[in-house]
Amino acid sequence: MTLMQLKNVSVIFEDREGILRKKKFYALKDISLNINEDDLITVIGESGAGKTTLGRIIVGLQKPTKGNVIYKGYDIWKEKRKIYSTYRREVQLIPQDPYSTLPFNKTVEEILSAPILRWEKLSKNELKERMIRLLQLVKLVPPEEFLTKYPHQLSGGQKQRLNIARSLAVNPKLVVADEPVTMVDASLRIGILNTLAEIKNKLGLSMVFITHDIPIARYFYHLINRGNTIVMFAGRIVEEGDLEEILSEPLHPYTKDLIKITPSIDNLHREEEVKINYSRVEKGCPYRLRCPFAMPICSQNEPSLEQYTHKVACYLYGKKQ
Ligand SMILES: Nc1ncnc2c1ncn2[C@@H]1O[C@H](COP(=O)(O)OP(=O)(O)OP(=O)(O)O)[C@@H](O)[C@H]1O
Repeated sequence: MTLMQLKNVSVIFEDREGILRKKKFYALKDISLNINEDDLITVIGESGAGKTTLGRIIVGLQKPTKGNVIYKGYDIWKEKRKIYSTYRREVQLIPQDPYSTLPFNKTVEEILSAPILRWEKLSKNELKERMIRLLQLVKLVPPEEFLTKYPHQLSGGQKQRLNIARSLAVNPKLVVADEPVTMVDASLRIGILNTLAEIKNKLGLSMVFITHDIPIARYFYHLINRGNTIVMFAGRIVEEGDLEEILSEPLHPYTKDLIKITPSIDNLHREEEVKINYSRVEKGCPYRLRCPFAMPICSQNEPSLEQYTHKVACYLYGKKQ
């Protein structure tokens, strides 16, 4: 069953140029996406591709400039009734940074009980049981020992596990994990990904998994054993399909480039990146500026996402307009 749909969502921001001039650009352009119950959707792309903005749109922290965000059939920015609060509860974010998102002056018990009590009336015992279950779920054990700790008494990996527990505290149906292991020590990443996958499978959650790292995307995909992937560039979806299919038969020149420089896309065109901000390209396909296959049409129009072997937005495939 479809849980959430994004329909032609665009987000336009402004850059300040000097004191008075502002210039608009698309942080997201014409994004359509279906998220079903129990789905895994992996979002891949380099820095500035719009991944975090997409995550913020899904959890309702960012209002689209254009387009619709539909949850359980209701447009959440038009519908102000009960469905809006249901949506805000059922769709949660696991933020990237475990260090700055946890309040330093609150104990684990206070951090976990706040979101639960915002939505539910529980007795003291019920609340404690719920928190213990949550800590067990994210493998902060023995849970009783963690309840009285402050964030500064936890390691980076434990902080991120607490972040995950906090997102799960209100029994969400859909979780957006925005680079959940990027800021965690490399040696702890696999453990956290394993826990996240175990939780997703156990609770039947839908998950949007955002990463700039193909090996991490691939590792997580194989833990879940299925899942759709979108490849983003300059606020656009340039390729969409099953992750293994995309990796074995990439279509878009950008995806091919990404795969070539795996294991890490951190250095992708970093020097060039300083000069070109692709989401600010106003006409045509933004990728044409570094695409070895660019044709005249690419600077005139922007290709739409079309079905080929899987979906791709590139004039190299299908009809040329
Ligand atoms: N509030 C904002 N105001 C203006 N521009 C913004 C805002 N938030 C993001 N941007 C810009 O929108 C574009 C997309 O940013 P976003 O953070 O979504 O990308 P990303 O793929 O998540 O990259 P990163 O991994 O570096 O966070 C970038 O050019 C960014 O500078």
